[in-house]
Amino acid sequence: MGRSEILPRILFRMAIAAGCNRSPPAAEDVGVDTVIVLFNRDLRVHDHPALAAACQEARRVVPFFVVEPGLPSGRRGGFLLDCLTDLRASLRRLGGDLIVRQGEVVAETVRLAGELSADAVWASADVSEYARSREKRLAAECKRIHTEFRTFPGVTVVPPGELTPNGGGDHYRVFTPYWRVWSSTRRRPLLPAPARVVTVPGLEPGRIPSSFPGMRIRPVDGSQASLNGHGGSRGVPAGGETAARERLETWLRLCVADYDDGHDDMAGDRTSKLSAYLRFGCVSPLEVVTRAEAEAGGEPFVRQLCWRDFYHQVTFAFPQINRVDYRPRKEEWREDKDALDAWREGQTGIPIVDAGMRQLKSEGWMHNRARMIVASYLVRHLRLDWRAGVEHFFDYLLDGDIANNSGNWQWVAGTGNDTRPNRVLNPIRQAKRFDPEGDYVRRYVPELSHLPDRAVHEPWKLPSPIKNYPKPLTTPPAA
Ligand SMILES: Cc1cc2nc3c(=O)[nH]c(=O)nc-3n(C[C@H](O)[C@H](O)[C@H](O)COP(=O)(O)OP(=O)(O)OC[C@H]3O[C@@H](n4cnc5c(N)ncnc54)[C@H](O)[C@@H]3O)c2cc1C
Repeated sequence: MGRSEILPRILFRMAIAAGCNRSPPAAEDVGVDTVIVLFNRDLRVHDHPALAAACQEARRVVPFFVVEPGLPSGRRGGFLLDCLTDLRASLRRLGGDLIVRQGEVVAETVRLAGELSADAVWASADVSEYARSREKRLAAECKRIHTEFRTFPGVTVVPPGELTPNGGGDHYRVFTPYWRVWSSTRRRPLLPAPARVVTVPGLEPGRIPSSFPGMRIRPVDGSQASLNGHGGSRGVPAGGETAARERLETWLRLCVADYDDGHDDMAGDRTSKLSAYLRFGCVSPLEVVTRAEAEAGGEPFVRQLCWRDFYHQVTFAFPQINRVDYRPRKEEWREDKDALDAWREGQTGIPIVDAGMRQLKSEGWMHNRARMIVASYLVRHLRLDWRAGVEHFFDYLLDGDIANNSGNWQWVAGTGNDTRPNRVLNPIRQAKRFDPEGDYVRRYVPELSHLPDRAVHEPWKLPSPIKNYPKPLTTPPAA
């Protein structure tokens, strides 16, 4: 290989390594024969550091996904299937394919590496306890068969663990100082989709299943769903990078400038709805941030994406975040199955809470303000354990992810990263402030759809009870 070919490769690898957990390679080990790129929560071809590096450095690249028994069922499963189908189509357009096998990730990857005598397995680093134990097992198994295993950035904007507080500690515990440092940190460059994916010829691609066990039918064909503020949020969106990129384009062109004023307007539904795409990595968070920063008024939106990075770095440092109090709590939680069921079903008798819980069930998504209100109601008013909330959200949210879900639940429960851990949200006051006309409640609680604005948030004040709508489960707080 001539000097003129080696130099750009080295520069490219240095750029990748800027966010990677390995130092740049020496010139003599540039260039490998076969690299398996193991996909997981990074289902895209644009700005995918592991895929980009493999296409740059390897003679043959084998994009790979393992359908595991524990993969999300329900709507999240349907969304994932869309993502895989779309990723396969993109890779095929680039000359490659997505090889899909069923089984356990580590065993199947090692098996494929053995079959192909692959030089390396490359993947995007993730943060959850399960993902990290899988990375560890993969590293050990790859070592055993003399195959390199390496992780790359790509799941967050700034790799977790990269920013640490001046005063010591392995992660930031408070958001604002993290945001300050995060905003001014130099980032790796954005990477285009590879021009070509040259793969191993004749490999059996494997079938993308048509459903996962326990998968529920989606109520509305997501391809019809339009961007919020431009037709409402009903229906489940189509998964995949193509849909994600369309949504991002529309969002940046039409809506981001309005985000600061509109993001808490529950009925107006004026947030990006990018969360499920970010959850599955259909779009790179670095690309979303970089492009939003270039738009007038983009900063408040970028700040929310920093919250995502924040909880990912907390999870990286505290991987048991979905099970264990981050900040230990002394009091016991109550146990009350009936109250928990009423909360889950949107039958608490507090309209704003019921509206949020019913939106979750019908759409697989809930407005952020509603998430805060229903979570606060569960832990502060019903005094039930936040873990029950995490579990229910995780079952239904398309964007359900361990770091964001558990981090936010613990924040609301006062066991997490809130600097005011005793904060209680009054659901009635919140409702009047963020759904002043009651449209959000009327949309999701049809029993109340006939009520005028002033009554919809406090139906118990009406002279006669509402047919088919429960009395409040707890004494409603004064507005
Ligand atoms: C109790 C509770 C549970 C939550 N569970 C999840 C979850 O499982 N998955 C998830 O992605 N978000 C979760 N969130 C955060 C937030 O509600 C969603 O990210 C947001 O509503 C998604 O809609 P959007 O894409 O339109 O957001 P936008 O307002 O458009 O924000 C853009 C992106 O920023 C990120 N973001 C925004 N707010 C937060 C936040 N508070 N914490 C972390 N990241 C944020 C998301 O990736 C989001 O897609 C939770 C919040 C609460 C209060």
